[in-house]
Formats: sequence, structure tokens, C-alpha cells
Amino acid sequence: MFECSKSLGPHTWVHQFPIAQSSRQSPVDLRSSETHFDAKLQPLNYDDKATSSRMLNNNGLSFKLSFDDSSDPCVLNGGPLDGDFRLNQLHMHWGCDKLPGSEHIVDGNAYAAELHMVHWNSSKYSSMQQAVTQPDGLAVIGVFIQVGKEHEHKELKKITDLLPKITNEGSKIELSGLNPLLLLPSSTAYWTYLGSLTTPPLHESVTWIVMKEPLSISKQQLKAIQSLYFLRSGKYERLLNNNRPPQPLAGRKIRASFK
Ligand SMILES: N=Nc1ccc(S(N)(=O)=O)cc1
Ligand SMILES: [Zn+2]
Repeated sequence: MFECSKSLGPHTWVHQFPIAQSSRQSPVDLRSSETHFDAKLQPLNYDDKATSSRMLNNNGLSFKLSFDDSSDPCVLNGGPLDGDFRLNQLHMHWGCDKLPGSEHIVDGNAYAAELHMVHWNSSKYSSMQQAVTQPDGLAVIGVFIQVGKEHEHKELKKITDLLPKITNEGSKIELSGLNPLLLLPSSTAYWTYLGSLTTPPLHESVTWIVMKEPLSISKQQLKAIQSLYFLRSGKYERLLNNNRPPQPLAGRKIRASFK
């Protein structure tokens, strides 16, 4: 199969995006020594279920499931959030073959992959584009993914079953009736901290909510994810949504919703 794309190097991003060296960057290592239980943290709540979405192999970066956040919004609130946040897109980060591919790590340990559900603050802003640059603009739920028995809700299967149809860059496909709530693990436990986008433009606009319990997918499902590829200068390369290494906490506190 095609070799994994050589990462253009997250370490090169600073030249074009100096914020890469700022003090509110993501991902981070969620070290238990740095996390503090906060009894005031509420459970996460989805007010509505998204129905329509479009799955896209977005040019060599990842696959992205975009939701229609205007007519039938899927609204997240509760947790550490003030106000309503609309689900705009979800995507994943993974590694190559046996390499782990999560972006956040837990006490130095990485998972096979990480699902990101990206929401924007619709109580304060009028679009994702407006919110993405604001310090309280986005909320991203991160869900770790490990290989094990297939995801019991089968919701993730609705996504991985379609991936073979978008293996080429730029291909897209409709996927409706996805219930994001079912993409969350059964445990409501999460960590939360203030961070950034993990890929350029690295805006420091994300309230991160990382679920403690990983989802399990089958080896076949992970293979479907890892078999996405794109054409770069005439050569097929596999999408390697690689992954920015953990960034300095720089004094930030990580709150835990669990003891
Ligand atoms: N609009 N661009 C982006 C949205 C989310 C992320 S991430 N990987 O932090 O969820 C990165 C870039
Ligand atoms: Zn991401």
C-alpha cells in the first residue's frame, strides 16, 4: 500500500503561524499530576441531534464530516461551557500502521486515534468563521479511540463504512442520521482546559473537552481509516493526520469532571 505521507512537520508551522509558540497551544499531555477535580463542572448535554452531514476527504488533511449548522443545528451545552455551541464538523487524527495517532496523550500514553467534534459558540457569534478566532469561540470534544471490540453503538461504523467511498482526495459523500451523542463513550468523565486548534492556523480559541473513556473500534475499522490517501505531486500518499506533539501547559490548569 502507499507509504505514509511524511509530515510537513508541525515544527515548521511557527514560521507562518508564530502563535505556535504561544502559551495556549494544543494538544497537551493530560498528566494526572496537573489535573484538578472541579465539582462545579456540569455533564455535557446535546439539545438536538444532527441529521444531515457531508463526508469529505479534505485534501490530504483528514476526512471531515461537515454538519449543516444553520437549518438543523446540533447544539452542545453544559460541561464547562457558557451558552450554546453548534456542531460544525467532526474529523479524526490517526497514525501510520502500528503507530499511535492521538494528539492528546494521558500521562505520556497515546491512543490509536482521536475523534474531534468541533462546535462554535452560537450564543455569542454568528458563524464558525467568526468564532474560530475568538478566545471563547470554539468547543472541541476529543474522544480517544483504541482497537478492541467494535464500537457497540455502531455509530462510528456509519462513518468507517463510508470511508472506502472517499479514499481519493476531494471526494465527498452524504451521510445523514448520524447521532453525535452516540459517538461519545458511555462514561461522562472528561478533562477540560483552554487551548487551540491543533493544526494551522492554531487559533487559541478552543475550550477542549477530552473524554476520559476511549471508544473501541475493530482492526478493520482502523484499517479503513488508515487506507485514506491523496495524490500529492502525482504520487499516492496515505493520509496521515499526524499529529502535533504535546505542547507546554505553560501554567494552564486542567480541570477534571471526575475524582
Ligand atoms: N477550522 N479549522 C480547525 C478546526 C478544528 C481543528 S482541531 N484539530 O483542533 O479540532 C483544527 C483546525
Ligand atoms: Zn482535530
